Amino acid sequence: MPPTSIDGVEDAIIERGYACVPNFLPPPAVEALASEARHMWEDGAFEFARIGSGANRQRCPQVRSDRILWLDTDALSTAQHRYWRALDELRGRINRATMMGLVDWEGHLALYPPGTFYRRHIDVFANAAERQLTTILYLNPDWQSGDGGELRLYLDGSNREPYIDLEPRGGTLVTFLSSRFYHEVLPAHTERLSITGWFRVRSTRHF
Ligand SMILES: O=C(O)CCC(=O)C(=O)O
Ligand SMILES: [Fe+2]
Repeated sequence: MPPTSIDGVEDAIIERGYACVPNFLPPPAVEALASEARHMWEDGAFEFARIGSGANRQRCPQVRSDRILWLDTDALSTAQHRYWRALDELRGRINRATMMGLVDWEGHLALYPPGTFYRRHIDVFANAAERQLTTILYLNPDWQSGDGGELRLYLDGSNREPYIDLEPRGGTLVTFLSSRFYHEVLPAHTERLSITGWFRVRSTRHF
């Protein structure tokens, strides 16, 4: 897949539903996010990721074995805030081009220790569709082929071929329509860091 420049993101979303933008943030900004995240990891701030929503949330290590730390968007660090500002600009750009009505963003740090993965899934919960657009920023400046942890994106709305494998290289942003694409994180062979999040619309929850 050809990488998209930041100026081409809206068109890529409209035309194919996803975009992969290398160098969304410059290396020093990525380094700052990564080193902060590692400190928080060492402080034990991450938790085992769970799946499902509400009362159904549970740990399910055969499905996903990463560790996460939710970001409090009212108390971001300087480095996190810089990323948040870049996302907010992206949100405005996408709203103007698509009328998606994205109002806010929620997200978490994710750390995949060696051997961990996230099996094939779709990001939108059955009873709530606030999550419209998934965003993932990778924080692995030294990622090389053989390190594993590629994001496999299934392209035709099913969970079979065709798919593309996207490399989790530091500074790359991947974004896609949350309800359209099955995807999975292939087993990481070295520690893999990222910030996963979702642009949301106003609540559409139904009971
Ligand atoms: O880190 C990635 O590449 C994808 C993570 C993901 O699919 C998720 O957290 O829902
Ligand atoms: Fe996902």
